[in-house]
Amino acid sequence: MSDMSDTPNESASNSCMAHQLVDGHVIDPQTARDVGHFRKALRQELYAKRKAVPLVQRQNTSAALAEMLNTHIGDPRDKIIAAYWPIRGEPDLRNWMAEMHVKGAILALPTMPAKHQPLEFHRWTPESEMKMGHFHIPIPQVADPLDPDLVIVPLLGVDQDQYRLGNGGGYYDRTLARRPNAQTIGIGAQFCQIKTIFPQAWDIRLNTILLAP
Ligand SMILES: Nc1nc2c(c(=O)[nH]1)N(C=O)[C@@H](CNc1ccc(C(=O)N[C@@H](CCC(=O)O)C(=O)O)cc1)CN2
Ligand SMILES: Nc1ncnc2c1ncn2[C@@H]1O[C@H](COP(=O)(O)OP(=O)(O)OP(=O)(O)O)[C@@H](O)[C@H]1O
Repeated sequence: MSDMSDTPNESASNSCMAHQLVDGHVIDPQTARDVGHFRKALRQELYAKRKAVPLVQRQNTSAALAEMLNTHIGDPRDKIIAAYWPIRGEPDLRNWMAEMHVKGAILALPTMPAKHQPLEFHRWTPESEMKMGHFHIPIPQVADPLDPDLVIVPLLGVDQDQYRLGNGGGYYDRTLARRPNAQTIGIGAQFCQIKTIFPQAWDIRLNTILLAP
């Protein structure tokens, strides 16, 4: 049947379909549903753990990660580094981003051009005017897309094989699938460690994981 061709279909709306396609990967819909439920429960646990961390400890985590990133990255001059604007108790790298800017790095922040589409990365400097983006995440007011050498990814969870659990939109996976040359660094705290996310075909492993002690 022509409407059962290999058009990407995330909702598997046709009841005859024994599979669905996610970004060209054949996925068993029942497995995708089970994994979705499992991850949802895991996210709630991890959000609760993160919320329970006192502010001072969170600040220590951010400072420790800044040091670890400096050691890992070395000379940042002319490197295009994508970081993020912290939400929901994620480590706050904004001071570190400003320091990187002074040291000659080119910084970028993720933006969401549309729902269920890959992220873009736009230039940020400490002087950048910001505006509110989707999910109430601030983004640079002026659009200036960049192709990052390094992408720093906030971890909600991370498993033993360096697969990340995020906020559940699949945005980083979609994005990194299209940027195979970007080096990826997942950052978080020790309590982010989980055994497995039951990785699926769409999940992208991170190159490096840095966890604050
Ligand atoms: N600081 C920061 N910025 C970021 C990300 C991030 O993880 N951290 N992103 C990384 O992707 C993008 C935003 N991604 C998001 C994805 C989902 C939800 C969210 O609220 N999701 C729903 C549940 C979705 C579901 O389970 O189907 C929710 O929590 O209610 C928020 C942000 C871009 N910017
Ligand atoms: N490359 C992709 N193309 C299309 N859909 C995708 C892709 N990657 C993930 N998804 C879909 O996004 C949904 C959430 O994926 P997942 O559980 O991996 O989110 P996450 O990595 O925790 O989220 P985020 O990256 O936004 O923080 C799943 O339904 C998945 O099928």
